[in-house]
Amino acid sequence: MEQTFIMIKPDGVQRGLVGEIIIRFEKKGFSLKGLKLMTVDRPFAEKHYEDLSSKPFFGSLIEYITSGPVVAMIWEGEGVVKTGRTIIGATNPAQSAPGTIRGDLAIVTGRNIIHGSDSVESAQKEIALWFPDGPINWQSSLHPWIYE
Ligand SMILES: Nc1ncnc2c1ncn2[C@@H]1O[C@H](COP(=O)(O)OP(=O)(O)OP(=O)(O)O)[C@@H](O)[C@H]1O
Repeated sequence: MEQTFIMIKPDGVQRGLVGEIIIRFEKKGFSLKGLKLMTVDRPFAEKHYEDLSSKPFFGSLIEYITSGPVVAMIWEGEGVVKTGRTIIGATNPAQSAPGTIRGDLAIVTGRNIIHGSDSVESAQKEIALWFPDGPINWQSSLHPWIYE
């Protein structure tokens, strides 16, 4: 089934929002297939955000992501990449709808507390980068209560 890469950024960890964020994905019915608290160095952060290397905010983005521990996760479920982005909300929290993670919990783009893969292809790339050993293979006993 489809998987996505979700990362709680250093501000989300520092602000004690890890549980609040995880519960939104769990309650939706998505399944946790990988989870770790880690710090990343500059080369790793630059690799993760390599598509944004020409952006003027790239330097501050790398500073931000390497400024403290992050929570890296793999979530699985039908349509999880797109629905995950919907749950997260728009990049700029000022434009994120209420009810979304960024809409409820963040104020500015440079401290938007969470990352989610933007396509199935980037999810596969990001999961391979962050979880070289791959996901944990298990199935929730709730599966038949979530899917027909
Ligand atoms: N104009 C900006 N000023 C400062 N930081 C920015 C700006 N635009 C984007 N960022 C930072 O770079 C991250 C990646 O930008 P991108 O355009 O890929 O948005 P996104 O896909 O919503 O975010 P993410 O990849 O973190 O889920 C944003 O989440 C934000 O932390």
